[in-house]
Amino acid sequence: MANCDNPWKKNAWGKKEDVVEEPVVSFIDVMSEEYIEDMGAQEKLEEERYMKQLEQMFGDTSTSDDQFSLNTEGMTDEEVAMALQRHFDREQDVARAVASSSGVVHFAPDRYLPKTLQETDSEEEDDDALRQAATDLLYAKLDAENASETRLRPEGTSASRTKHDTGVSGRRNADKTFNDRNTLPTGDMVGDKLNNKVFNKLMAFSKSESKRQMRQNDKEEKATTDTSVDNDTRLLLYKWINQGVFDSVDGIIATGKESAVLHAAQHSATSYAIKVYKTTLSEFKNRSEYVKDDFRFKNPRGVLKIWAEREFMNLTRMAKHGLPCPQPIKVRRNVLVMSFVGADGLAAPRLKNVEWEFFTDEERRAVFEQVQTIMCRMYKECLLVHADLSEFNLLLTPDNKVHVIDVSQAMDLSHPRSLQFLTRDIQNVIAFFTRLGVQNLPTHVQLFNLITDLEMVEDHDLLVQVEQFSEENRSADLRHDKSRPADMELKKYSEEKKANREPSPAREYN
Ligand SMILES: Nc1ncnc2c1ncn2[C@@H]1O[C@H](COP(=O)(O)OP(=O)(O)OP(=O)(O)O)[C@@H](O)[C@H]1O
Repeated sequence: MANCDNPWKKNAWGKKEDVVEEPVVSFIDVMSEEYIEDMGAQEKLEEERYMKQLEQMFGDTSTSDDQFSLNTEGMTDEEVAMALQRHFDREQDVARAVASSSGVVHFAPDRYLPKTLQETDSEEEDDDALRQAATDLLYAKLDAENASETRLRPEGTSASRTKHDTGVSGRRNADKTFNDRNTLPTGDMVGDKLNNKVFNKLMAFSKSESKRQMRQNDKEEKATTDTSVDNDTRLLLYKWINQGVFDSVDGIIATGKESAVLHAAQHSATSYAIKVYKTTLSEFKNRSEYVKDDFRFKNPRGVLKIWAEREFMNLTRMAKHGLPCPQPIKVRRNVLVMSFVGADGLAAPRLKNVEWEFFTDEERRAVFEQVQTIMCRMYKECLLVHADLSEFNLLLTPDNKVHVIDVSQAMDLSHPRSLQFLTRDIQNVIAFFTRLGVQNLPTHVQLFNLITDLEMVEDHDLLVQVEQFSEENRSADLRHDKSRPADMELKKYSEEKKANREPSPAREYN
């Protein structure tokens, strides 16, 4: 219990009693020169003592690094390995001894590894090394060029270079152009120079080009191109699939000037044709012969939607009167679904593509008569003129039945120029069947009179007579819309759409 007498005296701070305490030196002593000299002498003594100790252990330890190097000539691999191991052990012992006396370890086994092993044999790192070597070479070349330029610089105060120096700015321009600022792909052009004018032009072009590309991407998202449909249309098709209108859309039937026509099927039994109107304005410009005069269509994109609806309305009118045409199924925005004209998933060919050599004269004549009947019925029963009728818009099914398609531009008889369009349709049809060699075709005037029940005469040009007739017989109402035929057409279209609209389910609650 000796410690109990005064526990604080011997081990007040938990220190071990056998720890050798550093001698307490006063600050004045530390600052004194004498003390510093003493310390220096003491360190020297300690060093000498330590060297002696090493000599006793290993002999002469003043061995330089060079002495460690091996002469491996004539040695087998095993001998080299053993020699290396010996050197390694020896240096490790020395290092340990030094460490035990000084507390510092200098241990570097890397230097004993054969050179080839230090380098990795992985291909990646080889590549890195190669790349590095190539880059070094390139920059060495550039440095050399720069150096030669430097040598050429005039001496004296005028030799100082500013950022306005053509060489400096040229190089900086090139660096900006080819490395960071530029969004255009330029390739690797390190070290070239660009003068300010070219640089500014390039930057301006790069800016406008990136803007243009952004616009282009946006357009592509929205546009219906030749072989694909835009995202909105795709969504609409998915919606119709979900609603069970059809269960698959499996390919393109044809791509026309103004649309892409896709094939859809329901339970692999019923086929549909989906006509997706192109939404690019260039196509639109081509198609519209009379809407172009209509100043209300400030935004032509809005008009594009009308074509699908117009075709749907005209098909509805024609189908109602039993004309041979696709049955309209659905319409939304620029997409129209109609029945498919063809057999076994194969679209019926257009009259233009029919292999007529396999048709007899009578059969050809029968085809003409069907076309003639279609024209008459369209006019008399549906009060429509096709306005783009030709061998391209008449399909022939395997049972030799003619179907009329592409009626988006078909117009109501009240259109002030409907008779002129009818005249053009007649010319197209007669020209085609004349080429086919069909005998005893009616003249233009005869067919015109047959369709319209008007009495045009043979010895005058049909179109001149039609112009005159339209002028004389324009009603007071039509005269009002004289300069804007599309106004009238649209009015008619809107009336018809209103009449066909199903009663709103909300009506009874209002
Ligand atoms: N209901 C349909 N059934 C089968 N094929 C169809 C149908 N509708 C259109 N097609 C095919 O798609 C093609 C293009 O259709 P349509 O003529 O209506 O489009 P378009 O863009 O007006 O073409 P174009 O400018 O060449 O007249 C037609 O020639 C026809 O081969």
